[in-house]
Amino acid sequence: MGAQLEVEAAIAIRDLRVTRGRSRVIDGLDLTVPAGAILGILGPSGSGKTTLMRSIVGAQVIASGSVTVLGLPAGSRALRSRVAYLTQQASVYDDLSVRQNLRYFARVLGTDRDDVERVIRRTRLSTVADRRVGTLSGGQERRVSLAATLLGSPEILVLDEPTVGLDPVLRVELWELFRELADDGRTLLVSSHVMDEATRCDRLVLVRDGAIIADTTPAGLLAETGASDAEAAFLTLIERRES
Ligand SMILES: Nc1ncnc2c1ncn2[C@@H]1O[C@H](COP(=O)(O)OP(=O)(O)OP(=O)(O)O)[C@@H](O)[C@H]1O
Repeated sequence: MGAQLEVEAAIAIRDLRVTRGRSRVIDGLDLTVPAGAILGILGPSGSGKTTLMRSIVGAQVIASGSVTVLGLPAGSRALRSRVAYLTQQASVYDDLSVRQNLRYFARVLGTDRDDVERVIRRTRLSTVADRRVGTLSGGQERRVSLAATLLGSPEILVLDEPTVGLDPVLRVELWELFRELADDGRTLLVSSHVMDEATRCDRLVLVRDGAIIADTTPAGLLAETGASDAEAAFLTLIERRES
């Protein structure tokens, strides 16, 4: 099984080091992500989740190490249509409607109008599709950005805090969508600082101060720490490291 996962790895990171400003924010990180699964990247604010994701999509200058995505160096031109990235910042135009935004991004990606309608349905945006994005709620706007990342059916989705600011019902709906996408064979990396979202992932990495302090499964995390929920488990791991 281990060897098989290695062969099928969607992402392989070896001894990654990243400096931002004057600080070394990632210092020797290794990570292998199997294809067709949801990997949760959990950790407190400032722990390095965004930096790790930027390194995977090729948007981060790295000091040393290697990041290989679908067998190619991160950021390779050939990966552009195969890897999608949802940043924490809004990435859509306020003065265009939902549909106009998505048609624009579809043209850039070379995909068609059917694809636009498909992602509108998948992100439950049909009822607001002709409204200007500037008139939508924060949660609706977040879903428009997410819809844009689904265009063209990328194999890897790197989603930085996709559920932040969403109400509980929408969060559940989005996690159901992530599960459908993983069942289709896509690989999803989802960062969050909401620990209870950990239970929805197939695998988890817990990041603190730019290092992975656990690389496990939701069940494994609870078993290893004896904690009753992911938040308590995370605190237990931190206490163990610091004692
Ligand atoms: N542009 C930058 N210049 C200098 N330091 C930065 C920059 N961006 C981030 N950092 C630092 O790098 C470290 C990791 O930040 P990063 O944004 O990766 O964390 P994060 O876990 O994604 O946090 P959050 O959940 O708040 O987004 C932090 O110490 C942060 O202060």
